[in-house]
Amino acid sequence: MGNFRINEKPKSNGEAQAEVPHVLEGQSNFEEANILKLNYLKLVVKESLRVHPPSALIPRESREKCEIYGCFHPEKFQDSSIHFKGSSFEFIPFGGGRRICPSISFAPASIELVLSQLLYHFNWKLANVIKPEFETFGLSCRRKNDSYLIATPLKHFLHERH
Ligand code: HEM
Repeated sequence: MGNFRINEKPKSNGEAQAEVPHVLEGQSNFEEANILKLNYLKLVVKESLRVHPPSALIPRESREKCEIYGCFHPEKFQDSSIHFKGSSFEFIPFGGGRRICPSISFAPASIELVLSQLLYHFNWKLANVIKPEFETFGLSCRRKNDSYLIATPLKHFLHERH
């Protein structure tokens, strides 16, 4: 993980949300060209795939609590050559080689599309019920405990509905 920027202070949680209307410049237009400009959101998706790879294949569990290069620190991917296309072997959420996931382009694009719309239309906060983060193992890894979030619609969302 040599070229990760690990000493940089994480930006605020609202960074990914703030970026969306800025990139859309007042239009609620989620075209591919706009999604491509959501740089911070892409870092968040990468970091989520690092912390919670949905397809862990061979399950492993650490015996002790530990923190590897920060718990949630999307900036580590900024200006880093590490990518998930299968040749950065320390980060292969989609696998690599001949059997690499055929959805390697489709899956991140769909995550970015959905996530950017959720951030554009709602403010999000965690409900008070915070359970420890554990995962189940299987064909895909899911949360063991549900995550409770409170979504507050933003003004333009309510306006567009009426
Ligand atoms: C974030 C979402 C996803 C992740 C992280 C992911 C990850 C993976 C991984 C790690 C593998 C094994 C690759 C290897 O053996 O080297 C795989 C295989 C595969 N994935 Fe995905 N996947 C995702 C979404 C999808 C979606 C949406 C589809 C279908 C629409 C899909 C279809 C497949 C198929 C068919 C294979 C088997 C490929 C083969 O063995 O030749 N994946 N995926």
